[in-house]
Amino acid sequence: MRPTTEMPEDGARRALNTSTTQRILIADDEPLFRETTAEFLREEGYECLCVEDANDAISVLEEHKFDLILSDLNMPGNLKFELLKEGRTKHSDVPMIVVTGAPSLPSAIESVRLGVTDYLLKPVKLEELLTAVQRSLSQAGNRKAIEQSSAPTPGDERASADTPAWSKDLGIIGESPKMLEVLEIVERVAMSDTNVLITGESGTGKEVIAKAIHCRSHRRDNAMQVIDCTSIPESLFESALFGHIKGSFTGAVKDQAGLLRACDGGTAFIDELGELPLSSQAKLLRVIQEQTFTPVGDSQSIRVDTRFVCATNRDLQNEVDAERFRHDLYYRLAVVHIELPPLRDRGDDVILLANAFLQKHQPAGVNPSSFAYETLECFRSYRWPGNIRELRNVVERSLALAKGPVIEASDLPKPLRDSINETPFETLDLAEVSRDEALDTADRAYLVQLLGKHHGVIASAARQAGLSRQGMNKLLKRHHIDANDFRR
Ligand SMILES: Nc1ncnc2c1ncn2[C@@H]1O[C@H](COP(=O)(O)OP(=O)(O)OP(=O)(O)O)[C@@H](O)[C@H]1O
Repeated sequence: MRPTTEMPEDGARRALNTSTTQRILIADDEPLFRETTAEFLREEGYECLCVEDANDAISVLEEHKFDLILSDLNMPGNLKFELLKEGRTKHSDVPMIVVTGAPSLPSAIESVRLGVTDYLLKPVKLEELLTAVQRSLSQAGNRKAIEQSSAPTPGDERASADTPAWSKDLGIIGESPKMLEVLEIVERVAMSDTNVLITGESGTGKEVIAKAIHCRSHRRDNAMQVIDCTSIPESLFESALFGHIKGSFTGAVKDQAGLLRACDGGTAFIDELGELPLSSQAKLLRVIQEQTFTPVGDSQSIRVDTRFVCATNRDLQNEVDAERFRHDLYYRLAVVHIELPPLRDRGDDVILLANAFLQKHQPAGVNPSSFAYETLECFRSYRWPGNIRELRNVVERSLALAKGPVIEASDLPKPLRDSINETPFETLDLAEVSRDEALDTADRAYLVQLLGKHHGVIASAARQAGLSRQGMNKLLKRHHIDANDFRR
């Protein structure tokens, strides 16, 4: 190991071996960053050892016990995240924070996969760094305490190796490989303070996953505040988020705290992020960068400690390319991106979900209902444009319509009954069908996606399609599409 200039004067090894204060390993090839960070953290009462590349850091870790690793990404010996991999495999109880001057989405995702508790960007404010250090150390302490108090005892009933027990506790249903992958990312990312972007079609469970991230995080005792971008008019965005003081504008009849203050210490769930107008995007970016904001009409700024989890069913990268969404905001919010698969790609999760909804909506005091085999086949073959929300509505409705305890395919809405014999649009051999049939299939696919985007609101879907409300209703009727299946 090459000696480093920043070791404590009496020799890092000796000092580190005998001290009882918390010890931080700083690995960074920028001398100025190493020196200023170490000096600052020492003043805060930590012991620091600095190294300038990943190989040195790995050797030092073999000989000394550390409480935290502060790691650069682009430094010698770290081309393939060697230091984070070493930390994850051999020192999994030591929290790791990345501080990088060359951030990128892939490196952020890989860092989170490798278990970092924070991913900070240079230049980092020293107070921000200190908060991250304190938080990581306290989480690691809590984790150790929990592990000690819940050490397995013989005969302990454990959750299955695949589905985490916590997801069942939160009412999340899904055992398909794609959902297990999502749950694993939730598990890894929850304890860090990284911002997360959740994408997926309407009704795939984006809010459910956002809640899971909140409930699995150290913020769970504080609020998760839902901020729905479609329900806040552009002109009121600032006041809704940051609050206002009485008299600051016409209609401000009393002081209002704003949504962000309600989730101080908690999570802000920004839903329908893709609908946020550009002017509001600039305001949101500022608060994310600075974690401070000023209520409308006030001169005092307020500091909040909030994690941002956002959701959209739009392709935000496309929106960025089309300059409708700020790339710097996208970059800040999509540090980790979770893509929820549509229900049709989750295999037999559809059956698990249908049975769960059946149980839930079953009226008390009657014989329990079940699904006929053909009904389950319809569930499997239907494309579920409204995803899990649509499935829930279908189960609830067919339960009410069923004449006996068995829900038959004839109790299902027509598109579901037809789905067994239907050729999905993308596999339709256009040369083999009539022009009318091809156009009809395309028309149906268009309407389904349009209603998904507009959450079943016929007026706005009609506006986008250039149709009157009546015209849209007629079309929906012809295709046996029920707009309610897309409502939230
Ligand atoms: N994995 C799941 N297990 C059980 N219920 C689920 C699951 N995912 C979603 N749901 C249920 O499906 C419905 C829709 O979920 P949610 O509102 O989270 O979807 P969304 O993707 O946020 O929808 P939108 O894009 O319209 O906002 C809710 O009733 C939710 O409880």
